[in-house]
Amino acid sequence: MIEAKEVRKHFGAVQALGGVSFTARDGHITALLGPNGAGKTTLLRTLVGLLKPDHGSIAIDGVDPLKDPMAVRANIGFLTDQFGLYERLSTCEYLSYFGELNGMQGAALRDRIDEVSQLLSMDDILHRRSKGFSQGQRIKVALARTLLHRPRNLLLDEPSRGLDVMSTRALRNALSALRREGCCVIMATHVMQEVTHLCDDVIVIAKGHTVAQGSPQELCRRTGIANLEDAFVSLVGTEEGISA
Ligand SMILES: Nc1ncnc2c1ncn2[C@@H]1O[C@H](COP(=O)(O)OP(=O)(O)OP(=O)(O)O)[C@@H](O)[C@H]1O
Repeated sequence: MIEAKEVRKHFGAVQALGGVSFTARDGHITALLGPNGAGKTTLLRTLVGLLKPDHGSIAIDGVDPLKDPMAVRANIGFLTDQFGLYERLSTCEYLSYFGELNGMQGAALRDRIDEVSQLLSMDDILHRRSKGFSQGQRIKVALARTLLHRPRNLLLDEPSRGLDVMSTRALRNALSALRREGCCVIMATHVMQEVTHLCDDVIVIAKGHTVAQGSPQELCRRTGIANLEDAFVSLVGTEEGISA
């Protein structure tokens, strides 16, 4: 479970987060929705302990990432907008390296690499160096690294960007499987179809503030608007919520 209370973060004079509070439950996929610049990436980076909040508290399975960063990192997978691939390593070498950093080794690590490779349909790039990989191939490798150590909590920043239809489906299936296993998944996205089909809960943020949290159906009911995209625009209060 991931909890945030009144989290605030400034970059100089820019207020990125002005007061974000929510609870993301285990066994649920929670969408993080907000217009460009709303604070989604800043929130994810703060939750994982890469940024220190100016105010407020965060608990990942009850642990404050600033007080015990190693414990939190062992139980979290973070897919960021920076994939951080090593161009000279093949996908398999790269995943082995990160697996070992997370305490995995030997046959168990090899089996797990095969498993995530199948899950994300990436057998064709498993033994290629990442130099020259397409955007979709790069995000698959980064996603595989994120899932490799079976984290109980997953924070994903726009995970389906650049993925083709088959890979998007594979990602959806992978996330559904993680939900069944009881993982807590938070996913920043602009794709409303993804939210409607995949997410149990939605956190809407605008200008660094939580403006609503609830299931897609609850948000539609609360706004009196049947379509989630229109309900989102109404909650955010502008047309800028729509990016596609
Ligand atoms: N390192 C930084 N230095 C200065 N300002 C920053 C920094 N990181 C984020 N910001 C600002 O904080 C605000 C929130 O940015 P953030 O990247 O969190 O938004 P976002 O919701 O992820 O946007 P998008 O949908 O465009 O990816 C923006 O105004 C952004 O310019």
